[in-house]
Amino acid sequence: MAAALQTLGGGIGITLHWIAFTPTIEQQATEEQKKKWLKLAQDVAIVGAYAQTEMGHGTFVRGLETTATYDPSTQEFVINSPTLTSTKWWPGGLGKTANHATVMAQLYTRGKCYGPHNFMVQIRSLENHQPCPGVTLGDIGPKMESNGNDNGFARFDHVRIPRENMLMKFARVEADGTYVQPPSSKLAYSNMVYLRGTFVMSAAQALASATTIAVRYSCVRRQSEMKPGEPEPQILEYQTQQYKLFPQLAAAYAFWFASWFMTQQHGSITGSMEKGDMSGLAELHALSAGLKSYTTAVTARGIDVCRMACGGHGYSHASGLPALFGGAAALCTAEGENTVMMLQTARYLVKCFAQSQAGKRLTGTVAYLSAVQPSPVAGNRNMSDLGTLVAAFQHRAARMVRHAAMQMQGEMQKGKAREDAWNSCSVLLIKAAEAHVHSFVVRNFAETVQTVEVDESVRAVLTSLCQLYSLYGITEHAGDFLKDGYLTGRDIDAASSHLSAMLARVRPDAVALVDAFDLHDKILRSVLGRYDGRVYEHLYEWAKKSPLNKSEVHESYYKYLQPFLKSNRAKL
Ligand SMILES: CCCCCCCC(=O)SCCNC(=O)CCNC(=O)[C@H](O)C(C)(C)COP(=O)(O)OP(=O)(O)OC[C@H]1O[C@@H](n2cnc3c(N)ncnc32)[C@H](O)[C@@H]1OP(=O)(O)O
Ligand SMILES: Cc1cc2nc3c(=O)[nH]c(=O)nc-3n(C[C@H](O)[C@H](O)[C@H](O)COP(=O)(O)OP(=O)(O)OC[C@H]3O[C@@H](n4cnc5c(N)ncnc54)[C@H](O)[C@@H]3O)c2cc1C
Repeated sequence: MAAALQTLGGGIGITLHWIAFTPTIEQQATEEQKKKWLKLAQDVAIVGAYAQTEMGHGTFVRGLETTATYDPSTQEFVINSPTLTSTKWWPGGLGKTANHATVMAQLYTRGKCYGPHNFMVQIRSLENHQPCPGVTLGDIGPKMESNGNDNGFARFDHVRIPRENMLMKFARVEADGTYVQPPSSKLAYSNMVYLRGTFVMSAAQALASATTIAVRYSCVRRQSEMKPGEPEPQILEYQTQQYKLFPQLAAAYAFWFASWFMTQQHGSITGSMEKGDMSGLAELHALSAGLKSYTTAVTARGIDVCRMACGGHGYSHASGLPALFGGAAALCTAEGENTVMMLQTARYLVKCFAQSQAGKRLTGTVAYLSAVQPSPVAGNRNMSDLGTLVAAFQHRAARMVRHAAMQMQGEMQKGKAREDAWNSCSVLLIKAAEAHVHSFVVRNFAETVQTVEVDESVRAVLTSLCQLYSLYGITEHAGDFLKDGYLTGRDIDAASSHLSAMLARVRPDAVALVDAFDLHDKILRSVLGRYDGRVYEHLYEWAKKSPLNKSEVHESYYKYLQPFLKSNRAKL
């Protein structure tokens, strides 16, 4: 994956070929079609883009405007961009690299629209890489980050493709134009569910990189006086520095373990779906959407905390942290914008809550919703016990889901349409969904550290990290836990003091915990996070290579500064 994520050099990128285009063939093509395209894609004999988003629509897939109209007389689909806003816009590699694309388009046959489906379209000649007839291509221009990737645009002017180019594993169009329904209309979205699931690991790796850089640098950097007359301490000795970095380090481990669960879930549920059992699809969608949204948002914020914790050098590209932040920020938007994804999880939670109200026993990641008692039983809780911490997060989530759902029911009882009631409660719904995902991450972290096969001394460190992650979450969101008296002010104070103790306990293992990510300097691409810790020498070498240092007096002096200085001096 890391190799695949490397671009082939400035201006072109085949990241999306690997993480979106090829998996789409794997998941949406028939066996026949796989024989035709899968090996070509796996051997990079063709290079593809996943062309779904348009200038006017990214989130609302059902609103996409590109059309694929079936012509039974020639047994072809006609791919067309009817409006400016239907221009495909953003797909990675679409601008200059890809010669094929899976194009998501509204399928029309016999005058009826059957919604968005995927079509294989060749967009450039395999001989000279020129755009195919009827296809207009280009790059969308510089972006916040990842400018090595040619995110592009594409327009189709009645481009004809054979009927067999519709990816027909789930839905089909027969030669005479008959549309054959898929087992679920959402199966056309299955590759997005898969990719969202992989974003959880992308987030974990990005946060692992940032914490590796910041923790190592915090052991190299010495600054200020902790005690008069004593040598300047490593900045990692400051509790504030530990409070900035160790919760991010704990989150990196938490998300790493959550991605293990996500991968296992995706495998088992898609395995059942292959046998026709669709029952797990809704839970898989809700979990992947919520985890993608939660982990990428926490990661982007966490990387910026790491950047700030490295002071001025953190702001330099030498640190590698601005690029990491830019990449993580993209993950918050791509593959399902975070707000919209968390609302999808909220939609599933409201549905499950209603089922549990009707007496259904819930299972899977929402089982706790029916188990948690509405009336809290306050009392002295052992805030260093993982079971207590997990229960607190589940109670918080169950209370917030119940509150949001009841609020919505109340709005509808006042006569509001369901959609209006939904919109007027959507902030509550988002917070409830975030609490649900947070409780899943905590529970999964706790279960993993208790069951993973490691040396007991390692388990002890991981347990401290899990306690630190949970206690940080409780103190950061104290109001949610206090609201119904489930936790008391004393519990929160106990949580804060345990958290301070955990910071001190994790400190001796901090470098070992980041080294355990085993991120090579070539992957980290950071002078501050170098394994050998020789930051200052390499910072100087890095700076000397700046293009501005190619000449002692830059040409801009002669062009702009010298005449400007001269004219100002002449006025004295
Ligand atoms: C930085 C590197 C970047 C690399 C990669 C980037 C690649 C990309 O960005 S590719 C493009 C990604 N684009 C997206 O992810 C688009 C996001 N939007 C969507 O997925 C959909 O439009 C979505 C889910 C928001 C709404 O879908 P829509 O069809 O309108 O469904 P909606 O009306 O909300 O819900 C209807 C039902 O479908 C279900 N559903 C929706 N999506 C799915 C799904 N994927 N799987 C299963 N069920 C689903 C809902 O849960 C709901 O079920 P129920 O009725 O039981 O409650
Ligand atoms: C780096 C990068 C790479 C990408 N690569 C690809 C690719 O390879 N292929 C591809 O097809 N696409 C790609 N995309 C596009 C990406 O998938 C879309 O940008 C993303 O799905 C968001 O859609 P949008 O841009 O239309 O945002 P919008 O949905 O327009 O979001 C704008 C705002 O509207 C809000 N909003 C929208 N709908 C709702 C709602 N129902 N309820 C509440 N709020 C709402 C959002 O929360 C957000 O705040 C890429 C994007 C980026 C940044």
